[in-house]
Amino acid sequence: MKKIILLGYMGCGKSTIAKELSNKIGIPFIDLDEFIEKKVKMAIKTIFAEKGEIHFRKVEHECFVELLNYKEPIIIGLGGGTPCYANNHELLKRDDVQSIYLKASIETLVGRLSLNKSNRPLIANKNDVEMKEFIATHLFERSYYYNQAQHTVVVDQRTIAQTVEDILAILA
Ligand SMILES: Nc1ncnc2c1ncn2[C@@H]1O[C@H](COP(=O)(O)OP(=O)(O)O)[C@@H](O)[C@H]1O
Ligand SMILES: O=C(O)C1=C[C@@H](OP(=O)(O)O)[C@@H](O)[C@H](O)C1
Ligand SMILES: [Mg+2]
Repeated sequence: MKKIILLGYMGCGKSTIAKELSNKIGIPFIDLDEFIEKKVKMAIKTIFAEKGEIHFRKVEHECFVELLNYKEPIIIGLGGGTPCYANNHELLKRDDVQSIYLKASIETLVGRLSLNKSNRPLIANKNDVEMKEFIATHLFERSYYYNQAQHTVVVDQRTIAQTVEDILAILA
């Protein structure tokens, strides 16, 4: 059984969908951000504030590789930036993984993130107008890396349950 990796921009639903998928198929789910927080014993926003983003990216890469080396099947929910640093995007193409890009439009992302930004240091201090501009540029820059995934699932106008079904169809 290959490891299942969910990736995509902040707010596309990686953590939410991975949890539901895990419940549905009985394969354990590990959220990379939570794994990092437990390992470093600091919240993501504190790591960014006290150690800086470059340090976070180094730890993020090490933790991603550690999870990929697990022997048992797992579902891994990445952070939004994970594929865009180190050689992480190359790791999405490995034979022993199934990587799935949860693709969301700018409108979907702004809608979800405006309700939910305080723990996301890259956008925590932006108002809705600034956030829309930031996401538009940032998503464009990151799309190259997200498109390295083996599969893409469009999540706009889909419920959590529908997206889980879309993923199951790909895995079948
Ligand atoms: N159809 C949907 N699919 C996934 N998430 C949704 C959906 N509708 C609303 N949400 C909300 O959007 C947010 C997605 O956040 P999260 O799962 O943390 O994303 P990520 O881990 O990709 O940053 C959650 O608050 C979730 O409840
Ligand atoms: O896009 C990013 O660079 C980040 C996304 C976050 O994860 P989510 O995508 O789960 O919010 C978290 O890893 C950190 O705040 C940086
Ligand atoms: Mg997440």
